[in-house]
Amino acid sequence: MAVQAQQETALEDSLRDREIGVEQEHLDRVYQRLEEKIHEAEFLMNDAAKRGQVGTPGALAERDAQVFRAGVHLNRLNNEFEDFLFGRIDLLRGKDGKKGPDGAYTAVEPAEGAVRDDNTADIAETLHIGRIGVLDQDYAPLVIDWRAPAAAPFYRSTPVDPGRVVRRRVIRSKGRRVLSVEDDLMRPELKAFLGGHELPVIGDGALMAALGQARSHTMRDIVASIQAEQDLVIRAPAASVTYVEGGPGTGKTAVALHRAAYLLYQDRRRYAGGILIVSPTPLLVSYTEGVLPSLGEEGQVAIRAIGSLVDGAEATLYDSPSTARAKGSHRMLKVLRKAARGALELNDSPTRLRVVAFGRRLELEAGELERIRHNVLGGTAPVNLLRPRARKLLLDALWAQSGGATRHSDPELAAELRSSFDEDVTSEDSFIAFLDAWWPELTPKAVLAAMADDRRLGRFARRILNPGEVRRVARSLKRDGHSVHDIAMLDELQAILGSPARPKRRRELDPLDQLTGLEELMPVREESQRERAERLAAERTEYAHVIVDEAQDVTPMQWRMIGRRGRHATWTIVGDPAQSSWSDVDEAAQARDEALGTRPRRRFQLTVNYRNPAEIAELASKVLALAMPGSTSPSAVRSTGVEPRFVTTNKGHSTVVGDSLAHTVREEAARLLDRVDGTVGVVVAMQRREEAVKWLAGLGDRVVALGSLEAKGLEYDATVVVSPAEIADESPAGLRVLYVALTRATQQLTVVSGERDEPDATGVPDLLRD
Ligand SMILES: Nc1ncnc2c1ncn2[C@@H]1O[C@H](COP(=O)(O)OP(=O)(O)OP(=O)(O)O)[C@@H](O)[C@H]1O
Repeated sequence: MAVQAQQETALEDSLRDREIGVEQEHLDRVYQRLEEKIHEAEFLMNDAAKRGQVGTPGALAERDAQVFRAGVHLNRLNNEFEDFLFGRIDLLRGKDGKKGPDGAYTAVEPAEGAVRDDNTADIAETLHIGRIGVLDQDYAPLVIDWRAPAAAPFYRSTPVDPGRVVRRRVIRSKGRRVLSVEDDLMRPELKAFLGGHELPVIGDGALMAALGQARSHTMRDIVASIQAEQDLVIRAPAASVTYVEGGPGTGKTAVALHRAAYLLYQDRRRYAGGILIVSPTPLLVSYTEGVLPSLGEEGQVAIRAIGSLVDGAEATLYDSPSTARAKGSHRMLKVLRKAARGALELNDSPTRLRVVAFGRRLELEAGELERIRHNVLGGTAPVNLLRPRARKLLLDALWAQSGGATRHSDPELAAELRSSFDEDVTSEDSFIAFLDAWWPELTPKAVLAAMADDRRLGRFARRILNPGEVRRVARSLKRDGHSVHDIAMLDELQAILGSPARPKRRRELDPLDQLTGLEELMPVREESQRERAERLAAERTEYAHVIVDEAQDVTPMQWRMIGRRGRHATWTIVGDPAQSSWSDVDEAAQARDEALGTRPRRRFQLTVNYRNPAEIAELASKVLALAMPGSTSPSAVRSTGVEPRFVTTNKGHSTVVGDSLAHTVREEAARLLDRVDGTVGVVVAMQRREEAVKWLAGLGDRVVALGSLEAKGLEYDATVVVSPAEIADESPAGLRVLYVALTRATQQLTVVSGERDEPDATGVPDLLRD
């Protein structure tokens, strides 16, 4: 028996080696072709540079375009050089024999008779899939770009609906060496032949191999194992709004990132530099920002934390749940409108205007000034843009007082007199100084700072916020720095205040530029492609496509802020209502609908949890039942056989020596570090964030401490969730936040309870019992 097993293993190994050899041969051909292409690109650049010496503006423009294109090409080839070939599909003969632009047949369904009556078939076409497409000298595809239509079956095919695909292979390589292959059979019932031999099958499939890998502090792309339901979202047409819901770990973030790469591929002209991805936290931004470059899209997409959307301001502070609720709510809009107008009266606004015109002293008193201000502020126009109107009404009032209007009956002479009166007054220093003080140009930060005064904010927020909210908001605004909610308020204030038009600063021209026409070309020569894309993105205030990740957390005020950046955009919105940390879900949904307007929506649901093993998903589903009764958890795709571990800090229940929370958590984190190869996350209630960092000091950088709200979107090989009750009690949405905390681990979960968690004899806290 043992001998037979040994023989089988040896046979499998030699088959595996042979198949690795087959793929190695293909990869060698691809590299050879790539080298040829790189030489071509270098030649192009050299050649273009030489012709640039001709010196006429026309030739320079042509040179620039060529250098740019060749540079882009070279850059991409270099980027993709590592590990860019990852997949292969073996296909039956297709229905209509139409070829796509990359030379591959695009038929999805098999042709009549492709499968014979005795369930045998021949493989008619084999396609290799990679991060970019490569054609051989005869324009036959060596590698198909993963986003090309011909590559779709690699992702869409399933055993239930296989289409033409018989075998789907994932190839893992490092540099120029193929390391392994993993196959999924899409038509297991079929005996298929390739080149006269039966099609060999290796391994248990790529998805499981990918999911079992240790996690690091940066997300990996999933390009080799995108699943059918995810692929539908990634390739959905960009029209209007693509709306994606799915539970934790269903790949929403991964899908959003791959979709950005797909849109760029589909319509680069439209989307290059014009896609914005809004992420909830800077932690999630740094976790995900490596994915697009790994897909060959360096610097083309702006990934911004929601607290960094306003230039010149960065969220570094947190608000308590009740303060956040007041600041993020739609009610805040009214408060800000009042504050923007009320802020004009700050800074000891002058109560009297005195000027001398036409040899007379003229004076406007407080009442008159008040009436004028009131009159100007009547509409909804941006406050800073109303200054010219205020100036005009002041002059009208002074003119009326001067009696100038009665001096001439001839309208032309009267108009002349009036204009010289205006000139007289407005060139007077006292008038200029008055206007600057009485109608200053307001900045969002100044208005927000004005709201830090309780009494003043109380006035602005009368009958909108309750006294407790006023006190809390004012207190929070006194701090040095901004919270994520302040950023949306600053953005709203910018819209309410407006920016007065300023004369455009012209770039100083080098006289030589004018001679050669080089001026236009300089930016391209001086900046790298990436720098240019980043600059364009930074200068942009509106985008062609906006992707919102973790959309369930976006507050009404934040929806307004994001909406302003995508007024003419198409949208992709991904989220999970069950993970929402925002208390008033309906209010946020209404704000979202306002931001999206009447654009039609296309809805998708992702149903499979790729992150958590079944053992952890099942525990989390108990909290889901409390947080959102009636909603269903996504089904976990794998199981590890390792049940969650429960530990209490109370003596008696614990196997852990010592009873302090700090000690227990540290021990448990160390234990998990021993058991997993990758990362360990320790999730605590927000109020414990800082102490938790100290608990873990010295354990190394594989372990991190996180407040419950910071854990959003992230994942670790193992997690320690500290005191479920503390997390749940911290805010009205606390149970949903706890659900997020419990769904971060890819392998192991430990729950540490304190007394407040009321653990039972086995250490299971009250909230996690059946
Ligand atoms: N098709 C796939 N192949 C391999 N890994 C996948 C696939 N889909 C998702 N994953 C992995 O599953 C994990 C969860 O994905 P992701 O973070 O995108 O989920 P999510 O829906 O955004 O989760 P959450 O709502 O909890 O933030 C990631 O490690 C991701 O790489």
